[in-house]
This record gives sequence, C-alpha cells and structure tokens, in this order.
Amino acid sequence: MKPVVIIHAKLPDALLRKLEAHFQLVIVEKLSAETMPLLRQQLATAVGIIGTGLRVDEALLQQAPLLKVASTISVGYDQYDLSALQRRQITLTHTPYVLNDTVADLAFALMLAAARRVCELNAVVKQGQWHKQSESGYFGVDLHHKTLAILGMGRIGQAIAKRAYFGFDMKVSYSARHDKPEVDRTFQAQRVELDQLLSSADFVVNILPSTMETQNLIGEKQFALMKPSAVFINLGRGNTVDEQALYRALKNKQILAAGLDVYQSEPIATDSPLLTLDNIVCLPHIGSATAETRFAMQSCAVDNLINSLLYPNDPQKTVYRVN
Ligand SMILES: NC(=O)C1=CN([C@@H]2O[C@H](COP(=O)(O)OP(=O)(O)OC[C@H]3O[C@@H](n4cnc5c(N)ncnc54)[C@H](OP(=O)(O)O)[C@@H]3O)[C@@H](O)[C@H]2O)C=CC1
Ligand SMILES: O=CC(=O)O
Repeated sequence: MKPVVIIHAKLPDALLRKLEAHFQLVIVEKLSAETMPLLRQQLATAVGIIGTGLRVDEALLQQAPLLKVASTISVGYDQYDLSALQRRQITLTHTPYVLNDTVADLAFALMLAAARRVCELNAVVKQGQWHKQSESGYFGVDLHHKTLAILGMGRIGQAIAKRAYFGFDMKVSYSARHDKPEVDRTFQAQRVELDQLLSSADFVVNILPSTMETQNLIGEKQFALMKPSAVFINLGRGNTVDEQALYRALKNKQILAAGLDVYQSEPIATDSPLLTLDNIVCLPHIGSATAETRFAMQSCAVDNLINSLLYPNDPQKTVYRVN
C-alpha cells in the first residue's frame, strides 16, 4: 500500500500523476463544511498534506498522528501553527520566489489604478457619464518620480523596488528587520524607521507577512502620519492593517486613495464600509493569480512534498522549508 497524501486544492492532471506515482491520493478540491469531515477522517492515515487555505492548528494535528509533511501552495504560512508543527516534528514547506514578479506586477496595477482612478473612471465611461467639459475632474496623480515606501523588503519587496527604481524612476525607501546593503546599493534605497517612512512617502506598499509583530501595524496613528496626497496599497496580509482606521482616513481625505488585495476577513463582508468609497480599489486576493505563476507554485509545492517525504536527507533535492 502506498502512503496516503491529502490534497486540498485543485491540481492539474500532470501534477496529480506525479503524486500518484508515489502516494495514494485523497482529493478534497474545495474546503467547505461538507468536505471537512472527509478531510478530518483521512488525516488518521495521512503522511502528507498539500493545498491552501486550511487552518492547520493543534486541534487539526491531533487527528493526524502519522503526518510528516505539510506543503502549502503559497509563500505566506500564517494559517499554520508553527509551534504545534514543531512539537510533532512535522515539516512545513512553502513556495517562495516563483511568485515574486507576478505579485510585484500587481502592486503596480494597484498603485496605478488608485493613483489614476482607473476603476472609478471606467465606471464613469460605462455608465454614459463621460462629459468632455469635466476633464480636470478626472485628474489623478503621477506615479513616476515619486517616493515609494515599501513595508517589507523581502523577496517580493525587492521585485517591487526593482520596478519602481528602474521602471518608474521612483525614490525607494523601506522598512525591514535587518539592514540590506545590497538593496540600498542596487536601488539607491534607504531603510527608514516606520514613522519617518510613512510621513515622507507618496506611495506606501505593504507587503509584510502576518506575524505577532505586524498585527494592526498600520492604524489610526500611522494613517495620520501619511501625506494627504498619499496612496496606500496592502498586498501583504489583511490583519496588518486596521480597516476601520483605513476607512476613516479615506473618507476624511486624510490620504488620497488606497488599493487592497488582502483583508482582515476574506472574502470581505459585502456590507463593509470600505466598499462604499470611490477612492479605493479592491481586488479578491489575486496577487499571484496568473495561470503561469499558480502552476509554478503548485509544481513547487508538489516537489516540496515529494522531496521531503521520499528524500528527506538528499541535499540535491530542493525543498523550501519553513521550519
Ligand atoms: N496578496 C497576495 O496574493 C500575496 C501576498 N503575499 C504576502 O507577502 C508576504 C511577503 O512575502 P515575501 O516577500 O516572499 O516574504 P519575505 O520573507 O521574503 O519578506 C518579508 C519581509 O518583511 C520584513 N518583516 C517581517 N517582519 C517585519 C517587521 N515586524 N517589521 C518590519 N519588517 C518586517 C522582513 O524583514 P527582514 O528581511 O529584515 O527579515 C522581510 O524583508 C507573505 O508572507 C504574504 O503574507 C505573498 C504572496 C502573494
Ligand atoms: O497570499 C498568497 C501567498 O502566496 O502567500
């Protein structure tokens, strides 16, 4: 009998066949109240689990006595309780690098859409409200040659900095936990304390992970520090931003505009006051959502799972381990 692996995602046939060569597969394509009992039941025999969007905590792991590897199809891993995994010596793997460029591209889509009011004015045209005489009423603000603050100068932050510096002639500053001399040299960038960073930026892009330290990092006080002409983008995780404070900042024109890809709760509640504002662009967590990149992430996650289960001590087999 082959060892059991649970897949809680929709994987292409080629990747399913690759897994099937080694494992007996239990496929739960969509996580829901109906499918969770099956998943929980199968945890009793599973040695591996691969997918996205599942909260893997102590309670879930208690039902998985044989589990050795959890492979997430994402770079962020805030859905996983690292201490609970550590206690059971379960390896957690993720999919860094392959999505950097795709997510960085979306940062620019959001910045440009918010700054040039792309969605708002698209609606004006489609609703037959385009009036020649009100052209100045359609003015936005420039992105090129402005100051960009990147919160989180990691893999994706650096892909954003590259586009900003070389493509848009922007002045880049950033926050991170550690100094980054190579980044400073390459992009003529500067690591700056958060308050100063926010008060000097024309555009602020948040690409921070969700951690104890980053929860609600951007709230009332931080929005108050930003320029009235500032554009704020959140592509990191929703719980790093106080959404009520963001709503007030946008409503009271404390900042100019915002673009969001991530939210405190996903999907965002349909009655969220944020959705009533013209000066915000909202996307449904699609940072890495292109066909090519999602396939690359899935391939990476499948290789992570196979390599860590079958070749745990082979240095030639690449595994992107979190723990
Ligand atoms: N919207 C979407 O679809 C996507 C969202 N994401 C989000 O983006 C995040 C970042 O991904 P990635 O760039 O690959 O991750 P990295 O780990 O490469 O980068 C994270 C960066 O955040 C910095 N950082 C962490 N904690 C703090 C803190 N308390 N204060 C200041 N800086 C901090 C790190 O600093 P240092 O380098 O000094 O350690 C690092 O520069 C993911 O965790 C995920 O949440 C990712 C992909 C898609
Ligand atoms: O949010 C997406 C991720 O890969 O993390």
